[in-house]
Amino acid sequence: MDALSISHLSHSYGSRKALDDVSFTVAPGSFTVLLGLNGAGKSTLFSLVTRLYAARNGEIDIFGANVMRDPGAALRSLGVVFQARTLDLELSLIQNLVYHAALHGIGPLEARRLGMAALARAGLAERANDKARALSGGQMRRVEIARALLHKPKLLLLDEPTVGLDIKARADLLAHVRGLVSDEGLGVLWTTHLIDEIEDDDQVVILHHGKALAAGRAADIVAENNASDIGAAFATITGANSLFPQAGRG
Ligand SMILES: Nc1ncnc2c1ncn2[C@@H]1O[C@H](COP(=O)(O)OP(=O)(O)OP(=O)(O)O)[C@@H](O)[C@H]1O
Repeated sequence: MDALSISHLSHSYGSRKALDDVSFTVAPGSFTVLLGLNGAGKSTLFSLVTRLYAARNGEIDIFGANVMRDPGAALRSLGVVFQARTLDLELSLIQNLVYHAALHGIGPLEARRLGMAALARAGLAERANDKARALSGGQMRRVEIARALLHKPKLLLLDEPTVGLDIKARADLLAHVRGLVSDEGLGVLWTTHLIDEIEDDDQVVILHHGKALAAGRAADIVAENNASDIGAAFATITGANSLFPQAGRG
């Protein structure tokens, strides 16, 4: 069973089509990259998967549960880290986690236990009582990931998680999330416009102007397009000639 299955998904804002008949899957325990330039439709896709918007055209299933027809079961298996920062900066790390757990109906003692375990996994156990404000950008992202994993979902979505981080923090965050995939079997959908975040064995979905133009193992996409690397393959597939491995917003 797929961790995430997107089938013939379309979405329009008025007359502007943001997603056009998009289909792809994320396998359990896989690191899948959703690669697209700004405006490709990545955030719209996230909004549909998380039910911020209702999907009227197409199907979204999370571990076999349909997001529209069985949202409780579908969303239980899902953790999400949105692009915008969402920690309460005036609360401590553990308070941020405990309050979030309460929203999921987890009692305070269990929430504290889960929260401390999550912080330990993020390498931030000794910072538990520091205010979120005191953290670096990369550390804040790790706390947001820890929070998104509190209810033990098997699929984690991250919307451009490295935006605004420096090169070292980007690499550390990527390594942390890859570790969750290899050590804990988490399925991850990682969106980015930065090709240097992609490794040969990653699954890649290329989203461009609302269309999924290619999907498969990165190295296979490169070979199929007689390209030198995934950036060149992206240029061939999309006809876009500028995709630079730059930090921050492109
Ligand atoms: N609320 C909205 N109303 C109208 N148009 C929108 C809205 N949100 C997004 N769009 C348009 O839909 C298209 C896809 O946008 P979307 O934000 O999903 O792309 P993205 O790949 O996430 O880009 P970014 O990384 O810049 O957020 C764009 O053309 C965008 O201008």
